Amino acid sequence: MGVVALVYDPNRKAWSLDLQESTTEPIKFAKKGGRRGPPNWRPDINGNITARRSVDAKQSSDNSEERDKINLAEQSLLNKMIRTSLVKNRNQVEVLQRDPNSPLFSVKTFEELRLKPELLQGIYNMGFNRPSRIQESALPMMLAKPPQNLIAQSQSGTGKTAAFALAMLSHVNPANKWPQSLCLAPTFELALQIGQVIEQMAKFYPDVNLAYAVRGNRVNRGVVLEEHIVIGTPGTMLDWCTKYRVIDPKKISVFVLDEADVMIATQGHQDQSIRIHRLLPVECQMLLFSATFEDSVWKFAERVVPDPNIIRLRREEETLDTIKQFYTICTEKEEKFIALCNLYVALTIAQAIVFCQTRKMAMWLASKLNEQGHQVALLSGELTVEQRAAVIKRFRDANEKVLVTTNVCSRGIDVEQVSVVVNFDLPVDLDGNADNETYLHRIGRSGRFGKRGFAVNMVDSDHSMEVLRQIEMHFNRKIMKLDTENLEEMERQLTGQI
Ligand SMILES: Nc1ncnc2c1ncn2[C@@H]1O[C@H](COP(=O)(O)OP(=O)(O)OP(=O)(O)O)[C@@H](O)[C@H]1O
Repeated sequence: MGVVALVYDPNRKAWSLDLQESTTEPIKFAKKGGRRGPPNWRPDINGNITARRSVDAKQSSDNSEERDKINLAEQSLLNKMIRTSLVKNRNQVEVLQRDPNSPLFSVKTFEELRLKPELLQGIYNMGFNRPSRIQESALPMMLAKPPQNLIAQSQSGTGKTAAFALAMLSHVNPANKWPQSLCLAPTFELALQIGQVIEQMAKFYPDVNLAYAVRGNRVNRGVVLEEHIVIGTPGTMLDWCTKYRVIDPKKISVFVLDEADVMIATQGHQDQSIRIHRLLPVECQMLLFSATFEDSVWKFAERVVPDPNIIRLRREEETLDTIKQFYTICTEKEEKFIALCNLYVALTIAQAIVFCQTRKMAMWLASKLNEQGHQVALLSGELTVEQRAAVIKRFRDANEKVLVTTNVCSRGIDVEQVSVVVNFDLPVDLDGNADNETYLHRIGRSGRFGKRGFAVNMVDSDHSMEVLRQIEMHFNRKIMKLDTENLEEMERQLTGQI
């Protein structure tokens, strides 16, 4: 299907929205009997439905001077859309059992879980050969009898969704034609992504049906749903349980709360989730997932998950150890642009990401580079999540060697070929001080998996020199001045000549 993407028109010297070949998987709703697709969504001619625009183009273009704000739910959706496999993580899983005396089970194969053959077939059909790190420990707990409660922390892409999808599917009894498992997600689009995983996993288990409790999906008041699994957002799910009474909460045996950190960042979601939780029977299995666990998330988790087992898979630490850092002095953006053009050979030996502070700057830079005949990709906040996913996919496939962006993608995209990161603007917080965390996220991706990476910082004022010094002090790493000699060394290293 087609998606709209930002492309540069050299004749008009402008970026415009254009229809391109889609490179992302569209969200599909199975037409199998009983599966309740989201409402009011007009599928395209192929029957595909894509997530809606979250930002209005006009509104966002007015904000181009602003920094791009990172929206957690959008970031999470983007991660899901661009992910095609598990992320690499060498950290060990930490398990804290509710009963420390009970034996700790972990599995190395899906067979050990004694799953229904239809589900095992579904898993293999998805290309999963063996459980992921977190699944090794989480699945035996989730599938245990009697059921155990679980709080799990791990970063995106480690296999959480697949794990709880399997738990929900394993626990339903298809002969009972009423909802038995509920799953709450922070947004409409995230709920649909989860549904897609369940649909895929249940491909050979057609007796199990799925409903989406999302805005606008109409139900008949008082007529209990026949679907076994309901996925939705907290507000609609609460309405379906209380106002419309199409779900009998007392008959729910598994309750999943996904992305708790994103959930509590959304006004009203925490309260609605707690109200749903109160309606459930005490023996209902509670499973809660979150990528981060600051105090507020932890307090919320403790309220909804009594007597939990806890599993943590630590995020792989980002490090500057394998990255050579440089700076170059320029007085204004035009000079920075010239410096960037001088660096261009080095940038395109592998792949490079160039970070700007505002959308306007990113757009200006990408246009200037295009005018010079350099084909670059532009990724910034005015794009919809699908468009961003398409841009990242093209960059990953090396259709473009240079990606110009704002902070919208400083986390999340793993492009192994990226070996140079350029800070066209140094990252600063709202007070103008060095934003060390963002610096690490930006630069940390150029030296991944032990590979050597390079970072080039463009310093354009006394203030940005001061910011650079703050960064140096914070990480206790020298940032060297880039001169032609360094540039040659950089090119030699990038081409593997030394
Ligand atoms: N055991 C497995 N073997 C191979 N691939 C897997 C396995 N489990 C999950 N995957 C795949 O890895 C990717 C990430 O899995 P999943 O979506 O379950 O992770 P997640 O932690 O929920 O991340 P996110 O929140 O971003 O979706 C998906 O493409 C999924 O199909």
